Amino acid sequence: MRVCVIGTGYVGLVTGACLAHIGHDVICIDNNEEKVKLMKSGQSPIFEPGLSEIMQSAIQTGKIQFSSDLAAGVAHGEILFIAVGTPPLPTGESDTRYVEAVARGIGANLNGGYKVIVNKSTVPIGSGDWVRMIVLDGIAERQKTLVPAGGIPSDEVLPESVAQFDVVSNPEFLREGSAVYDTFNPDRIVLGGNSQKAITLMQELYTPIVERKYAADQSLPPVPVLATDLSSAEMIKYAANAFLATKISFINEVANICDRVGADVTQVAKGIGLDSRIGKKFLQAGIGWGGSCFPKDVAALIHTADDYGYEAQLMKAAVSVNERQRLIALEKLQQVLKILKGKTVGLLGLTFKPDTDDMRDAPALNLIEQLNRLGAKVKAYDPIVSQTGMRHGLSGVLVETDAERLADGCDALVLVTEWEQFSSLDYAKMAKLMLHPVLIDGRNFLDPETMVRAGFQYVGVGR
Ligand SMILES: NC(=O)c1ccc[n+]([C@@H]2O[C@H](COP(=O)([O-])OP(=O)(O)OC[C@H]3O[C@@H](n4cnc5c(N)ncnc54)[C@H](O)[C@@H]3O)[C@@H](O)[C@H]2O)c1
Ligand SMILES: O=c1ccn([C@@H]2O[C@H](COP(=O)(O)OP(=O)(O)O[C@H]3O[C@H](CO)[C@@H](O)[C@H](O)[C@H]3O)[C@@H](O)[C@H]2O)c(=O)[nH]1
Repeated sequence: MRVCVIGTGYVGLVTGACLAHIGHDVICIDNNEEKVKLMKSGQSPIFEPGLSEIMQSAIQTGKIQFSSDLAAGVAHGEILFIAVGTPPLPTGESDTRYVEAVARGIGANLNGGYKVIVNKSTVPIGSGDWVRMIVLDGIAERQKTLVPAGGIPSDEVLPESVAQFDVVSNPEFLREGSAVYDTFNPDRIVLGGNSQKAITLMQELYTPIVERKYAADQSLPPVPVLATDLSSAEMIKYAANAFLATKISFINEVANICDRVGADVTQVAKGIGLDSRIGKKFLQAGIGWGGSCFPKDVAALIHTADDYGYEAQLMKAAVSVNERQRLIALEKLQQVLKILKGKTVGLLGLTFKPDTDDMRDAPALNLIEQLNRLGAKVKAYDPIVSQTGMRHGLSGVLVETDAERLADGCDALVLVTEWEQFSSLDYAKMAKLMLHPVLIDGRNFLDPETMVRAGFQYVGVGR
């Protein structure tokens, strides 16, 4: 099928590349010319395991193209994905201006022939109908420009088929760091809409994924496809993220109680996670949830509830537990080192989770800011950020090129991100290079006994 994906960030580029990989003819559109240039040369503007490989093979087979020309994209695609950002406004509300610009642009460029316009971006509930309206506005604006003053009626200028489209909500559940894997191995596909024709085309698009042709385990039963109305599909996305974020806040709260009573949250998580009603995933206690999705999506749902006169108390509590949790490492540093002024703290990891280069709303940012405020010097080593340099606009932190340089002269280390390579560093050597061999394990990632043997004073979260 002919697909156009508008917005080539973590979601759009992965979606476009994966759809091309399974045989569709894809054009990816972005208004950032630099990105388009980079992608045309076969390079991915983001770090995501496996992405460059499938991008490059799709370029070679001619299944994927990149462009900044929206008109060309709209002309090409029978299915048009909107995958631009919906960042948070200071009020917590979702900023939908990029979605609006794209929807208007689609309307202005529709050229006849039925199209399915798919909201892949995470958008406020009700956005499906709103996008339809904006697309129609775009068509109307174009029509106005085509009608000569006092001339023929507009519907004679643009053929009626131009306005033949349906809007579908197809929320995305991929995780950064495993986005390609998640796209080929989804737990479910949600399709919201009120046009059976559009839903059927979307089912056709996803058939190879539904049939697990590209899955790690091809013997699994087909991926469940849930067809809903537009609003329910939009709500599913927010509810899923709010639930997962609340689950993490719950275990973090349990961890804080464990700290006080002398229990070990990693054992507690195992013990409750074995109950199939609870499940073992997303029970990793630590320095809180961050990233480009959980904080903004939970805030947006709270805001929506507020708009309807409902106070989402549980979600607000999940946020407030998280705000405190994101500074738990600071609390622990103060307990051990007492005064932080003049001390040097080394951060192992900066990104909000491993296997990504994304620093959006990363807990490390709060930590750096607060350590600086208290007069501590902050250094960091991150396998990706240390390679890509300071392009993230980080300030108040010296980024080192390896873990041993990081340890050199530090009063304490904080493990912020559980990068796999941090499990096999030469900790004994690192401890010797430090002024005080203190290690705050913000992700309960390392084995406490091994760390003590390496010469560290080890402090976990709730263990
Ligand atoms: N990042 C994730 O893991 C994830 C997962 C699920 C859902 N989502 C949702 O998907 C959406 C996209 O998220 P993301 O992280 O990929 O965003 P991103 O910021 O990484 O990428 C957005 C891209 O859209 C481009 N863009 C903006 N305006 C444009 C326009 N008018 N025309 C063409 N391109 C334009 C930007 O240049 C950028 O490349 C958001 O709504 C987000 O909430 C994200
Ligand atoms: O047990 C856990 C699991 C995660 N986290 C933290 O939670 C945040 C989010 O992690 P994760 O969900 O793995 O990454 P994201 O890429 O943000 O993915 C989430 O957000 C995406 C954007 O909406 C959704 O598509 C995904 O389904 C959803 O998992 C990170 O800071 C993690 O460190 C924990 O602290 N403990």
